[in-house]
Amino acid sequence: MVLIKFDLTRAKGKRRGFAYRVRLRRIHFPFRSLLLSEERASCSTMAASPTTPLAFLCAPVSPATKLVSSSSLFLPRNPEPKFSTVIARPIQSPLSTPSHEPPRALVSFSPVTDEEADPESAPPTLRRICSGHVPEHILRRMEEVGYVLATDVQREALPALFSGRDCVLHAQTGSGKTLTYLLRIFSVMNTQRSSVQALIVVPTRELGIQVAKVARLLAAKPMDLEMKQNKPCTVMALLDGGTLKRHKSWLKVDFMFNSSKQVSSLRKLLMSYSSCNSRQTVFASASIPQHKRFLHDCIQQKWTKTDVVHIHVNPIEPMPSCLNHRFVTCHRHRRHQTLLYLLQWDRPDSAIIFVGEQSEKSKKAGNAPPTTLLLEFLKNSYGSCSNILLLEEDMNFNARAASLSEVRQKEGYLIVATDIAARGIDLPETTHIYNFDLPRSAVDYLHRAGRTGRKPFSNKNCIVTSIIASEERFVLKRYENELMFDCEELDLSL
Ligand SMILES: Nc1ncnc2c1ncn2[C@@H]1O[C@H](COP(=O)(O)OP(=O)(O)OP(=O)(O)O)[C@@H](O)[C@H]1O
Repeated sequence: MVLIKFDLTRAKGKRRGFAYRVRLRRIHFPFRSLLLSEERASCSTMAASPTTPLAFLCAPVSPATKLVSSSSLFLPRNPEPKFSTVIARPIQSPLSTPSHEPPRALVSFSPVTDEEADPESAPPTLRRICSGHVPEHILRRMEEVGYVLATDVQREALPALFSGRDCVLHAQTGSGKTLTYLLRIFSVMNTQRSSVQALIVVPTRELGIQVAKVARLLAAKPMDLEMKQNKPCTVMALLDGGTLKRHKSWLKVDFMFNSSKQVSSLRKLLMSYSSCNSRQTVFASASIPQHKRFLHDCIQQKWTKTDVVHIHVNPIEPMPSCLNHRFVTCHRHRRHQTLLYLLQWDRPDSAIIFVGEQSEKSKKAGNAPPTTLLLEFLKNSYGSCSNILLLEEDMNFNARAASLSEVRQKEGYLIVATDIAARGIDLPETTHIYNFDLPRSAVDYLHRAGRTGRKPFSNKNCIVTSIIASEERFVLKRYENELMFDCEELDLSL
């Protein structure tokens, strides 16, 4: 790995609040992907193919000083890089509206080799952790997709998983658990055998499709590799019970104990098709409330072997630290107006609004579902977002899948959803969560909130707002205590 340090300095002028878009052109080496590790600046990168220019953004931290930012660029697997052109162009900051073209910036590079770079301070790459376990073509594909540095959970869990031990993987939402278990699966996959070798069980069909998509991305042939000797593995999505019964061996489970119906079918799955001694079992979740009891159950019930390892990443902070939590108190009849006011105030690029499920009594009375009512209200009164979508249990699966794929293709979106969207759905662009109805438990709060703040190496703040009635304050306080976060009151004085 070569570390390139660069300083971005202002050419002239003392304008405040410009972010700089830096372009490196004609990079003469076969890199797979690049990641900018930030020091004092807020930066983001795009993965690039060997021929396209790489662009990344770098925001000035202290506009008054001459040195606006200093960052490091990690280039995994590369020979000597040569940059022929470096351009730094300011882009307009949301904080300022300049009347004329803002000043350019100067960029200077000083490459640092492996020996010079401090190996202790360099974040570990996934390649370093996975070398010797995961096949080369998967590693190349992983880097091509943009997975270069390991997140905390990947750094802590992968060595244990590669050792073959069963594992209870307990880490924040959006921390990268999916890639962790997929890399383990690819490390043992024998593509010469035509049988099911790994099984991933997830709580919703949407999540199943999403995980299958990531697995297929990794299993695809890398751009420049002839995979003559490596037959690509097949990723099947959404197996039914009948298909499962035909396959005797399986390896991996990720699920949440959501309802008693799910628990009983999962118990059957864990006990009926293979014994825990003939497989590796991994439970992955952001929420295992009584984890000691769960570990005890795993061993007692023979879901796992007795030496199962519990990897609990960041136990004192169950939710990502980039989340800001706030609440607004209002009368139940004013909730629609309050939400509209918040949306107009926040102007979120992409947000999810969680609505509680319709009660049986309301269904029997023939009332329209609260999600539909809210959707209609927003379509009529919130003009800023043309892309407002619905995601709820009562929609048929194809309509839900269509809604999600539409969201993934659009730049900005507003989703009105029930808790079906709260588990595992990965829409990294989501910046705001609104709890139009308070979730039923602290665990539900955690999973709803976890639909935002899903960019592992970004410090961008994301906001979770709960609209509550005054009598619900004590419920929210209970969630705050259980999940160890502080919720700030917003006084809208409507
Ligand atoms: N090493 C990595 N580098 C960059 N991005 C990553 C890395 N690992 C995961 N991601 C990205 O982080 C996001 C969250 O990852 P993932 O869906 O695996 O989280 P999770 O821990 O399974 O979350 P949840 O508990 O909510 O299901 C995804 O968009 C994924 O592409």
